[in-house]
Amino acid sequence: MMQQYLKIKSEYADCLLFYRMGDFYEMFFDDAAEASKILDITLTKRGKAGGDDIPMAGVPWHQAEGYLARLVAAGKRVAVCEQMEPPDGSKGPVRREVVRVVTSGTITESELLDQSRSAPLAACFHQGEQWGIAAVDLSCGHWRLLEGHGDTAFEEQLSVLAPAELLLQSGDDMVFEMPVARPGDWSFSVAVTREQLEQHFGISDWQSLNLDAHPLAAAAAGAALVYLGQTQKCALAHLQLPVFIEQGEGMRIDMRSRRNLELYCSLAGDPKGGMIAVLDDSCTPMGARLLRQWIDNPLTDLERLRQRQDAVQSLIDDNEMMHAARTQLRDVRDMERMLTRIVLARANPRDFRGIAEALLALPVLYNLLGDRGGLFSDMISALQGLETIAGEMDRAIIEMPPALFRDGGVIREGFDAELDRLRGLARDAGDWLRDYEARERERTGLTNLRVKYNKVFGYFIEISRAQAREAPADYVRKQTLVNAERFITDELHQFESEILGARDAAMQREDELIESVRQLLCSHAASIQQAARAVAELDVLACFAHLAIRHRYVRPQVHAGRNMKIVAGRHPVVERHLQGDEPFVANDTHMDMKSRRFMLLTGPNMGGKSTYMRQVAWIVWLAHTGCFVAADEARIPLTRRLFTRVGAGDELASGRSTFMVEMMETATILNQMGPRSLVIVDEIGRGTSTWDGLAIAWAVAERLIGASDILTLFATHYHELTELPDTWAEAFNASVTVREWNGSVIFMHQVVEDAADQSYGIAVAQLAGLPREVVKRAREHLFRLEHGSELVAESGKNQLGLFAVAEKRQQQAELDSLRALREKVRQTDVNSMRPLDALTFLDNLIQEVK
Ligand SMILES: Nc1ncnc2c1ncn2[C@@H]1O[C@H](COP(=O)(O)OP(=O)(O)OP(=O)(O)O)[C@@H](O)[C@H]1O
Repeated sequence: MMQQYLKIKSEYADCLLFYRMGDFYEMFFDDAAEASKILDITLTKRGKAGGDDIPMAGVPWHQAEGYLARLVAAGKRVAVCEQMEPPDGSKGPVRREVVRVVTSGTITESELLDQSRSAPLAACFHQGEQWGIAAVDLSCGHWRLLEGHGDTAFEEQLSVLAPAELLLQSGDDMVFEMPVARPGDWSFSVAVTREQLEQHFGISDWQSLNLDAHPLAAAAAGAALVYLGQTQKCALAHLQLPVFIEQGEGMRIDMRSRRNLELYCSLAGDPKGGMIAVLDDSCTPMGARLLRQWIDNPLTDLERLRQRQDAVQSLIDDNEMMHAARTQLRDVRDMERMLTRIVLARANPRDFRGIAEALLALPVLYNLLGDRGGLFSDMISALQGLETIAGEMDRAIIEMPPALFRDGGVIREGFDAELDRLRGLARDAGDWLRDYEARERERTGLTNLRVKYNKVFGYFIEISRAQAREAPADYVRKQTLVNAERFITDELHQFESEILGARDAAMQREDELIESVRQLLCSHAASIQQAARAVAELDVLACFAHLAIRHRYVRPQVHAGRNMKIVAGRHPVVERHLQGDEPFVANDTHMDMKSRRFMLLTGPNMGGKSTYMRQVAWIVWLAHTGCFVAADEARIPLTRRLFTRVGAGDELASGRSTFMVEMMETATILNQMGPRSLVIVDEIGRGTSTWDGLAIAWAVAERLIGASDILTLFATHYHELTELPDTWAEAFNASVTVREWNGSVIFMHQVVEDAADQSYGIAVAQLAGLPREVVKRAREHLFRLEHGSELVAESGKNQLGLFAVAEKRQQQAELDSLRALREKVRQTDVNSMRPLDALTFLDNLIQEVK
């Protein structure tokens, strides 16, 4: 057995080998040691090799899914090796084969997957600067083929696809966070793709796929197909045909901007603070995945956008129907992934029932949709035509199936007469035996005759010693005990073989029936996938409609012009998370790519600048997805690229400082911005000396103002920049307002078209709890710094002299205020005051001195 193990292990050296032995998957040697640590399972031993114990660790086969999930999450690959024949002690080890290699990019089990996200396998092929990607989501059967040029676009695409595993050529040494496999350079070839397509899809006319025009993506597809063959080792009947996605079809948003705008999680890494958490109110896993795809890939095709918006509007207009559809959708489980598991013969009984219920829900959905046109018409036809299969599935599978097939009882009573008969035999055995016993007692007149069973002899008739002599002639003696004799009859023997066989036969019959149901589903896989897609689309559109009604989002008008008008815009995430009675302050935005293309935003920290700029970015982004936007009115110019530079933290892991990250983001923007770009710059030049920072910010701002067809919102704490509109007509100042009250600042979060009068940084620091002495000292330094040039003139000396003069001026100012106080006291006659007035006077004096 060990020889067999070692031989198989040598063929899967880069995997942990799950070696099936009876009810367990066992691991040996280093695999066992490694897995026992990851899975926290006992490390035992079995036999010896070269005089040493062989380490062994195992997991029960029926719990393998959970263990596989943890191993894959730890970045491991696992080869699952099964027994291919029933054990038979006579001829050495049973035949075993690896039936599947589980890797992070090829998993299909629900426990191992995040149901709201697609986690594809992405094969990447590079040729010079050019690249092609073939991403296949095995759990759903979807493909995406892409091609492009340059590292930035490549990284951008990978960040959107978020693959779970990459396939690379041997020379490709880029560093990635996700696991990488190298299926062999030979597999990255158009010829291999052709051969594989023929093999998988039986396509001989693959020209129609137009892969010739996209040789790099086609080569990558070859590697993906070869790798799937190597790891899955079964027919992948659910795979759809590869579809090429033309570049430039949508709005481009680079990886950093997606992170900066907090798409999937807040900058601190909390998913609840991400935009998706606020937008995803979908009812089905397919809808959740499609919603992410739509948000990830905003459209620039105005017609497609209009169709989506029309569909959302029509659901809003028929509120009642929309709610009914959402209620129905909640009953539809992940039919896409369940179907995949069924096709790959990896499903459990609940997947079968899940599909049955999803299919049963479809007629309700298309009846609700009625004869709606637009996007709905394709949806309606995709939802139709599966009624017969739905009925058949419902008839076949019981309502609450067991978790595992081995427990039996998955097929409904009444579905198959033969199964019912076999089950009846097993179930009715007790009745029959009682009946037989009564019959035999009556026939023989032996009152203490009993029918019994034991494991060694099976069923037999037992008669006491005293009466044994009266046993009829057809009773065949089997065993003699002290007090009794045991007999068997032909009838009992026949019953026994039927009963013992019936359970096995019932299980076998059930397996056959399940296989025929599986075949039925396989033969309709494509239509079921189309229906699943329709369900997903309806779910996303209904989710958008629901959000619009519930949170007052409006339909944005995306147009080919250049001006932007947002009335009372809001930030969906900040708005949702504001506590208690603190309302979100809505703000307007009026810009124009020609004459008002650069907004310079100033104001105190905590004033709401970042929120405002992100809200504009989000309104523009969402306007291109079909989702309605958080505003009272929105007219948005068609936008092709969105860039952000937001005060990010250090990327220490990648060895980059704050300033380096800032400059890299800025460089990306300036080098890549093109017509119809929206640029958000939230602070620039902070990580270096003030003068360097100001100089860089100034130069970057000028470059952005100078670029036509680009809208920029630029927030800064450098007040010097508020002079920009004096020189550039296209630039204008805006600021977030604050009020001072009782020596403290109150943030109004209102954006007005004017420069901020001062920075309030020290006031905010005081609010944050900086010690009083430090705040006081900061005010003194501020005074000195703000009056630096006057002081220099006065001192006419060097920097040290400047400090001395500043000190002197500060002292002089304090002296003046003390004099004013003394004058006030002198002029006051306390005797003539009422006690209350005197107290108030004293209190005022104390405030002034403080
Ligand atoms: N329009 C608004 N209505 C209500 N509250 C708001 C609004 N805008 C911002 N806030 C609140 O103020 C907080 C600070 O906002 P924000 O981070 O946008 O300020 P900021 O001016 O960018 O500050 P800094 O310059 O320090 O980055 C937010 O977390 C939010 O709670």
